Amino acid sequence: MAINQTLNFSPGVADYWQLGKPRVVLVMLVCALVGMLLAEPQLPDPGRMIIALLGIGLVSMGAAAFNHLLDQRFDRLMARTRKRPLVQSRISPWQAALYAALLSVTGLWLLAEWINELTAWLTAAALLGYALVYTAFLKHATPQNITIGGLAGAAPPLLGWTAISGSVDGNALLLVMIIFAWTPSHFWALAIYRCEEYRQAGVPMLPVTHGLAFTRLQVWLYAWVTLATSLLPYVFGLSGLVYLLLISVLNLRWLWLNYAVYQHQGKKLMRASQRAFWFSIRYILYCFLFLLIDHFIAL
Ligand code: HEM
Ligand SMILES: CC(C)=CCC/C(C)=C/CC/C(C)=C/COP(=O)(O)OP(=O)(O)O
Repeated sequence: MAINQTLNFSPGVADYWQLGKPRVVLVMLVCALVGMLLAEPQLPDPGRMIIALLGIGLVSMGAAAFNHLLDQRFDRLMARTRKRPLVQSRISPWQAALYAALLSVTGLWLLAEWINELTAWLTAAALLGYALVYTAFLKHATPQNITIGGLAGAAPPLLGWTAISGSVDGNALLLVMIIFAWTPSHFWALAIYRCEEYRQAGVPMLPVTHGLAFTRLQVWLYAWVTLATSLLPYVFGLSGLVYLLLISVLNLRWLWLNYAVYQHQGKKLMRASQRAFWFSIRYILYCFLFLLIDHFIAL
């Protein structure tokens, strides 16, 4: 009876939607959109932007679904991920695999056919980087998993840029570097307050392997690396004084919250790391919004 029940998969739309990590992908699409809008002085063709966003979004959601598929046995062991559709047997592994493949292939086809081959190849590399290199290897092999794996998550502004310009530009790489530098503070803040879950699941995240004190220091140091990287668009002339002013104010809050992570221990540390994690998402969104505001003011 129990076996029949677990085999009787009847996923709803919400389950498939959840497999694609829609909120993470939405923020990535904002970053990709900013990459598109900064690629040229004039406004890009809206149709082209919509197809490119659709392509990048579908592949990103496909990558996220592969991540759910490959990580089921770890997701089962953590409170944060225990309710996921595959863990709860609302979706079968075959349904998830088919869905992930369908999204990825459709997205890549859209990019190759309607945008350009370069963007399709780079998006395919990000897909492999996240779904295979990060999820299947790095995540379970080394506490530096996210510093290396973060490159895939940092790709969207470059993908947006190449979708419009057709070539890799140094300025696009600056935008990639911002997300790349931001990822460790973003993730390790979460890893601090989820440390025990990662330990139980046997995932070698930094606070598990090197302890809370070392991770707190890394969060704080990477906050400074993020700050320095966030100034590069101004230093290299991609953005002007408006961006510099806005990002400086944001950086003050960023430093303050990450310093709290560095400074506190015990219950206060748990609260500080939660606040820093949720602020990190606003940080990356505002940073890209400021780049856009500056770009349009300068025109
Ligand atoms: C390898 C790189 C990354 C890792 C390891 C990582 C890790 C995580 C984790 C574990 C969560 C789940 C938090 C929870 O369930 O409570 C999360 C949430 C989130 N991340 Fe990241 N992240 C990475 C890169 C990114 C990137 C590049 C972006 C966007 C540009 C991003 C945006 C978000 C957002 C928006 C959420 C909130 C999702 C929600 O509320 O459902 N992350 N991240
Ligand atoms: C084409 C392209 C741009 C691909 C990138 C796709 C993508 C959705 C990256 C997300 C990064 C992320 C949330 C990592 C956390 O994974 P985790 O497995 O450590 O977190 P979890 O435990 O919540 O699953």
